[in-house]
Amino acid sequence: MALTTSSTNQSVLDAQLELWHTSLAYIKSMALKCALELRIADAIHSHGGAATLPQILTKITLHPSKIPCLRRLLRVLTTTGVFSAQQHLDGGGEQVVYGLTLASQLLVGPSNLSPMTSAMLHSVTVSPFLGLSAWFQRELPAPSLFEMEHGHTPWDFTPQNPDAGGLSNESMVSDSSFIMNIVVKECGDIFNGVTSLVDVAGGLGGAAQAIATAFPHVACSVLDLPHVVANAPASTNVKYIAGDMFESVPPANSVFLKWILHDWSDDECVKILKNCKKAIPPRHAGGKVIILDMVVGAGLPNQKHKETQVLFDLFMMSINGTERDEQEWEKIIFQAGFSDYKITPVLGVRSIIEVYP
Ligand SMILES: C[S@@+](CC[C@H](N)C(=O)[O-])C[C@H]1O[C@@H](n2cnc3c(N)ncnc32)[C@H](O)[C@@H]1O
Repeated sequence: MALTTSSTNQSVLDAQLELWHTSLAYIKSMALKCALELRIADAIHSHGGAATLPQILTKITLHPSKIPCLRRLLRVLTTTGVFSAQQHLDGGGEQVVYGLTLASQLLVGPSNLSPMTSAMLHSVTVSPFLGLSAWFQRELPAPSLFEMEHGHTPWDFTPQNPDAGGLSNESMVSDSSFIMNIVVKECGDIFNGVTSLVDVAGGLGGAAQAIATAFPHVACSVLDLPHVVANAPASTNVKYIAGDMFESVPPANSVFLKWILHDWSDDECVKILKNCKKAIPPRHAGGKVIILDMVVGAGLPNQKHKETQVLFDLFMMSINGTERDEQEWEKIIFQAGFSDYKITPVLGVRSIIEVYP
């Protein structure tokens, strides 16, 4: 072992802990995945937000032989902050009462984040990462990590795998309902002067619907691929248009791009942005593109912020996407012919980027 002579036993044990902590990090995710599949948060929620193990057991399906193991799963989930645990004295002795933390409150109730969390933890999403080092050893242009594992790009894979496609679309709707509620409250003024808006690659229209509801004077439409638009909700205040953003973008006063450009390479982003620029009027006539995406390093990131942003970058690398820092954003924005931009980092690890022609 290449240890320096000054290493103390304690520091060496701390170093081993570091390796173990990182090596076992996937068990955290798998415990969360299991909790979602067993619907443990729903079970606690249905008991008013706090439940003992026997109460949880009345709501979830488990083989009786595995009941003792549930306590151990819950110990991981409480230690990692998904649920809380409090000791309570009752007639028969001490009982642990499990509660929802703010994080698990986001997994229950109407329009919750469990579809997005389930999609991130789905075997289709996770399995490509086992081939990461093999992917690094292949020459570019190589298939993405996702393509190496599944034989298709995500865009070709989902139409052929309706379950995965459905979950992916639903996950986006759940994320959009969540984040757009905050966008409207924290930075609703970005929609000042907007009269019509096209949500490019807007999926089933979660974001466009939120904008149309909060700002009824804005005529909202969604552009997405035909197989996605075919499943769009029938009666909404949003118009759905089937098309290809690499071909053209329907005209509007402004274009909205939520969680799109991080899916694509710089060259592809420049193509999409050029089509967006053609779709909108000049700046003096109110034209702008509103991007909701991550700006790596933006805001006042703490360690968890930083780690989440760089983990997201590797996550996106699996489909040949990328999370960009400000310089990288500036490069594609200016290459697409825009003259100015403004970053507002008020959405946790994500930001709003207003881009002007
Ligand atoms: C990550 S999802 C984002 C959906 C939505 N913007 C949201 O955040 O809820 C990416 C979307 O891009 C769409 N998409 C992929 N290629 C496209 C293309 N060439 N033209 C239009 N939409 C496309 C997909 O169908 C999918 O709905």
